[in-house]
Amino acid sequence: MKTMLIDIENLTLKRDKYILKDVNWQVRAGEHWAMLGMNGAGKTALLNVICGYEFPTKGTVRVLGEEFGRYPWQELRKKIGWVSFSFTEKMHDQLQNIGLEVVLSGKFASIGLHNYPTDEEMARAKEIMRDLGVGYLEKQPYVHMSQGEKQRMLIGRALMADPEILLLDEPCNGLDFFAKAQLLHTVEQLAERRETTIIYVTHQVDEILPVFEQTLLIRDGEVFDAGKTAKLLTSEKLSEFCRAPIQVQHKNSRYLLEIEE
Ligand SMILES: Nc1ncnc2c1ncn2[C@@H]1O[C@H](COP(=O)(O)OP(=O)(O)OP(=O)(O)O)[C@@H](O)[C@H]1O
Repeated sequence: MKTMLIDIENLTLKRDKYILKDVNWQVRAGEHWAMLGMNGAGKTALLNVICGYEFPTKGTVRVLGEEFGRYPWQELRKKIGWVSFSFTEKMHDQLQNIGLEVVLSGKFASIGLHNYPTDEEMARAKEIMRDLGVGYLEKQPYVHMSQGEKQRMLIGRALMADPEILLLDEPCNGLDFFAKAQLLHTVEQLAERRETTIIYVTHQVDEILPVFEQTLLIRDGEVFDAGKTAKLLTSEKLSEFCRAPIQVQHKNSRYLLEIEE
């Protein structure tokens, strides 16, 4: 039996309305998940609960074996890398920093102890940058990087803390066709190394790479379905999910979606 990394039972989140309703979801070690849902489905709310920024109204949330409410979540958060790409432009404290400093800051943010990196930390940051295909940006100020480079820099920053779970929240936001292909390639390589469990949050079916063998379909704050991606990304299932006639094609290991006339 594989270790359960995320174990959510009957989770309800209610503010002035229901944001999440009776959500059940289990993520085991070694799995990579895609989380697919339209705008307002509850994806960010679910990530907020996992990271302990929202308190469940009902239900149980266990992450990395610890139960929410019985463990200091600020400690647990150090083992979760949440990369939210809508913030790439709001990294005010990083704007003048060069690439290497941006990646290194992931270590300091997580332990907050010292100001000077050790030789090992320096070597690790360089290795991460090389792995992400952005070694050439070590000395480039963040402010002068392209959007795609900034996104990879933020992934690097999260990896610096060696997270057990990496939440990639709409990583292809704002990227052109080529930058998106490059970033997806980077994500695929990262996922294939299986050093961290990746939860890839998206609106777009074509971003769900083969390495995301499991998918959570979330709609109106509820789990519509969860399980093997190949079983869920079908014309029949997605037509029901989107409440519209959808044709799904599977070409070159990628899913393409077309709305029927
Ligand atoms: N703290 C809150 N109080 C009230 N309503 C909230 C709160 N947080 C989220 N919501 C609402 O809950 C719904 C789900 O929001 P959420 O941000 O999780 O959606 P999402 O799936 O991430 O959407 P998107 O893809 O557009 O980012 C939305 O209608 C949102 O307005």
